[in-house]
Amino acid sequence: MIQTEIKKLDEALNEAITIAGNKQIPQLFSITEMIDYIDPFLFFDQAKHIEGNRVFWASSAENFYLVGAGEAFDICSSVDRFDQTEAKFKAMLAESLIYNSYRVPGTGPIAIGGFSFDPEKEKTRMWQQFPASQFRVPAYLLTIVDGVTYLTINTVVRPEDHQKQMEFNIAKNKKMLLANNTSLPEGPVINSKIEIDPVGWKELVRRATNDIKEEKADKIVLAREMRVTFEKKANISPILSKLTKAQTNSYIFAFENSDSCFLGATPERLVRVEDQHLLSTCLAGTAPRGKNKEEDYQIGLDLLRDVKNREEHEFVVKMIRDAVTACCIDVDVPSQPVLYPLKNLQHLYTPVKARLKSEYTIIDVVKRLHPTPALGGLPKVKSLEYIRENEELDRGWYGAPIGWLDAYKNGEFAVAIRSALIQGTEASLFSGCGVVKDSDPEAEYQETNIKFTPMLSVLGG
Ligand SMILES: C=C(O[C@@H]1C=C(C(=O)O)C=C[C@H]1O)C(=O)O
Ligand SMILES: [Mg+2]
Repeated sequence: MIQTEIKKLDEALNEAITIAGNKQIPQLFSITEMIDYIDPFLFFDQAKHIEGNRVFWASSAENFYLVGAGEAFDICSSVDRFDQTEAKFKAMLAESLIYNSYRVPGTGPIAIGGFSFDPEKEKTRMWQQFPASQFRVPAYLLTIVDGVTYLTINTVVRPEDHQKQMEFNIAKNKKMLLANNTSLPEGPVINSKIEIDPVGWKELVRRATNDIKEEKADKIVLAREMRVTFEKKANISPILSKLTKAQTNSYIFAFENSDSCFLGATPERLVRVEDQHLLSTCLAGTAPRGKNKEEDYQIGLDLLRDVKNREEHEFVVKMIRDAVTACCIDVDVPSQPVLYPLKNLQHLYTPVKARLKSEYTIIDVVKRLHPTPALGGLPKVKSLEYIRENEELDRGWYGAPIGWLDAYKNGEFAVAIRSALIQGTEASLFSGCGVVKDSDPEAEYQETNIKFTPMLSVLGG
């Protein structure tokens, strides 16, 4: 049930407890209010004092933030994970009481979460806390959009709940989260850093190149890991703050599961849906930035003309075009890529626009797209198998969709690259690249090195 009139918390809670009592079924209660601006990084930092885990999502180009504290509802799935996520979210909404008169995308009972890259890959200890898919509806959700700040409170209401007790807890947590006389703690400092088997990885790139020449696949994306240690247990909030400032044109994300936090700053949108308007992104083909304007311009020009990078890119465009066409109308894909400049590197970029048919949702599109040839390869199944069998790394959530969806069929997913898994005084960083028939192992190795830099620099390395 979605209420559009503005109700006070006590009135709304009272109504929800009564309905839960009448139906004898717990209800997800969600109430959204407009509040004064609060710094999203301070909110995230204060959220460590609230029971449960934290989530963070920002689009640095659009000044859009979602920050979650604690969990009101958790949706985990292993088999059939895309359809299950959708079905469980829908079922949750069917037993929800939503008090949101704003209906702004990203407010109300949104689910934030992600998927693992390949649920069939053997899982290592590092990723133990991250299931094949996990979404959470934060208990407290800060949304900043178009300069307006909202706070949504989500909680499960049971027939036996005490209204006064709930109000008391909510007031206490709100006070903690919205305290604005605090400051961010220190960021981490790197002690040591090792690349995992760079020689073996280059050898694998060479092998993959040969296998592609023998037509076992057209493109295979291979990734590797760097491990770092810190002097002290790393604070997450200053890392997110630095990432957001440093990485323009990116999505900054964090998903915490007790002692582990997966975070990053990715330039790669997988799909956005707002009002059935769909945007997707083909991003593949990479070069460094120049030291000055002239050099930068020349490197960009060379990238646009480079046969190997254009091929890498074209595989992605073809696959995304086909996947989007299957569930959309008015599909618009430019015939030539343009440059997508980032702080440390630049990519070939082709934006995709379309209108999603009403019978499809954002999760249907994610299911069709993942993994695109930007992270898997082409053909899809063959390259996935190749990665599963040959890559040493357990990718976990790296390279997979991460994002959010709301009760109004809006949402956005990015591809979780330029990322790291932080676990106390240790972290693993991930970086990969598209291997095609003309790939040179040393050049691909250098490319993955530059892709580590955005993360490395904010980790104090
Ligand atoms: C795999 C990564 O990036 C992907 C690979 C790219 C490439 O090989 O040119 C470019 C952008 C991304 O689609 C990564 O950053 O880890
Ligand atoms: Mg590349």
